[in-house]
Amino acid sequence: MIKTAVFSGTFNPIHVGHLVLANYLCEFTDVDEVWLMVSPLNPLKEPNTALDSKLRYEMAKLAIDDDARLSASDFELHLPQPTYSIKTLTALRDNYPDREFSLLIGADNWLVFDQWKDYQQIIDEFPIWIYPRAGFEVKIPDFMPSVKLLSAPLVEISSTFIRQSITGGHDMRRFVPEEVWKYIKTNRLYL
Ligand SMILES: Nc1ncnc2c1ncn2[C@@H]1O[C@H](COP(=O)(O)OP(=O)(O)OP(=O)(O)O)[C@@H](O)[C@H]1O
Ligand SMILES: O=C(O)c1ccc[n+]([C@@H]2O[C@H](COP(=O)([O-])O)[C@@H](O)[C@H]2O)c1
Repeated sequence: MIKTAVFSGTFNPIHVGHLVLANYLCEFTDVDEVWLMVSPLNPLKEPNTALDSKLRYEMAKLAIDDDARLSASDFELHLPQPTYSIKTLTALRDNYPDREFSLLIGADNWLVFDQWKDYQQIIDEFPIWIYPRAGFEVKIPDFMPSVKLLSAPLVEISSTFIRQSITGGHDMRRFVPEEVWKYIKTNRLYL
């Protein structure tokens, strides 16, 4: 079985922090591959606040480049909306019987995890990796052995900071992969 971690996100835009998380997971756990799963919309966020999902997916593909450990996936973009992670994970499991799926989330998402649809089922059926994030203290009950907090370097970059900085006229080229920066400039995104 190929151990595959699903890293879903809005990725608006994908940034070097996301890639650091995915890199860490592949190198310091038994995970073989990370799939960056572009979500049409986070069910807990306001609708229509993010850039068109096709553009976000294009940037995710550019970000992966030739890294064989990582893939950008548009699987969720073809599911009925709203896309809940439990539906995505179970559909992936049905579609890829040669893979064992887990879920990678940032600590901010673990703090609201009990608001996710069927979160108990996710915990019961899919291992969860939590990447630490400054300002979000993670507590995992003893009775959840399949939920693991990664002992990894903190990365304090967010898409919000990048979007706001671009809007404010700043050159943010080192916060995103080079090809993503070119795409943002060419398409005049976040201005
Ligand atoms: N710097 C980071 N450290 C840890 N986890 C992160 C970091 N950036 C993003 N994540 C996690 O990556 C996933 C996708 O995040 P998302 O696309 O929302 O990025 P973001 O930078 O948090 O964006 P935004 O600022 O728009 O909310 C989420 O699970 C989020 O918790
Ligand atoms: O399934 C849910 O109920 C659910 C609730 C909140 C967030 N999620 C997913 O978590 C991922 C991370 O969200 P975000 O906005 O932090 O990038 C994204 O793929 C969302 O669809 C999923």
